[in-house]
Amino acid sequence: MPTGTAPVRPLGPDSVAELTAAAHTLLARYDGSSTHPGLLAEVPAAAASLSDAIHRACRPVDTADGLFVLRGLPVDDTEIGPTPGHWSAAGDAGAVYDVVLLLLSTVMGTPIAWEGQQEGRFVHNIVPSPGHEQEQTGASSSVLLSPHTEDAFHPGRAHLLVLGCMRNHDSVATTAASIRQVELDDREVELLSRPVLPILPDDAYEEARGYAGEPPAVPTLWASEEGLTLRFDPAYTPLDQAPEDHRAAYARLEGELARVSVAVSLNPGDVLVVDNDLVVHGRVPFQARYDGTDRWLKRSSVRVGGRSTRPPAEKSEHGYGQAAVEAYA
Ligand SMILES: O=C(O)CCC(=O)C(=O)O
Ligand SMILES: [Fe+2]
Repeated sequence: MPTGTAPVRPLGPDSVAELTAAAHTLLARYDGSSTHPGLLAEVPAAAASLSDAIHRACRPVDTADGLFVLRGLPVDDTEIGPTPGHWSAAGDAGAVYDVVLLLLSTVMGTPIAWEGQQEGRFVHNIVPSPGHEQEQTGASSSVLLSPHTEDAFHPGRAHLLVLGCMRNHDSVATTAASIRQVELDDREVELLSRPVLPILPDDAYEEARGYAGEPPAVPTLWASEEGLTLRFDPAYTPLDQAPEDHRAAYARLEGELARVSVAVSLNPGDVLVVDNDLVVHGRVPFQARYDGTDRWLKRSSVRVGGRSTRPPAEKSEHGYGQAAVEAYA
């Protein structure tokens, strides 16, 4: 896997000062709590008043990489405190970065949350947790988190995934592979554009996994007006139910995604923005420390209005009874 030369969009000192000042101002008004509904309600106005430089840095992905890194935010390793041992223990740890992520996400679109995930928070904490080492979720560590579309099972999934790095002493890489860099022949694209297999809810959605409705078959690829897009999560796709030629095309896609995959090792302060319709992401295996110095990411999911990157048929999917909550709705 090549080490990525992800496009970097620097945030200059003025932009950094503006973002952190806006975040501090909001937090000061709401007891330092980044999850306060009052704070959330003020984010859109604060985001709108950020400078053109920040708005420009948050423009849509504009390369075939399907991602970019915003770089320049300072993180004081002491000030942020120890890495929580579990997302539920994070509380307001690193709250300034929660708000900065909300501001950036709101410049790019609308943050979404899931009632059943991390208590409905709009900014998740991604930390390795004891007992979860081998899961296919952000809490795992010792296994490869295989390439996936975020929340692939759901028609309301994010258009953008935003990962802000707080701490990463072992330079553990996030992986990313763009559909715009794979080479498939027309026949393979045609096969994978047919709705043949469902994508089942992942381990992070306990309730959805018990949903009684028939799982809808969905296409893996979609030739949108803007180019090819994908919806891909092999770990939750019952491939054995597909005909042989379909399985072969799927395997080709998997191989191509592995071939073009890059490893992006985030440094503290880096904010990785991944287009969830173009890029599948994952994470390499690592040894968790469980001593307060573990890798720690903040994550937000963003919807972007007016995009035509998904098949219209998605609108009639049941989403396994789950609904994403839009901030500012
Ligand atoms: O840990 C990472 O780098 C990515 C984890 C992940 O898949 C996610 O946060 O959605
Ligand atoms: Fe993910």
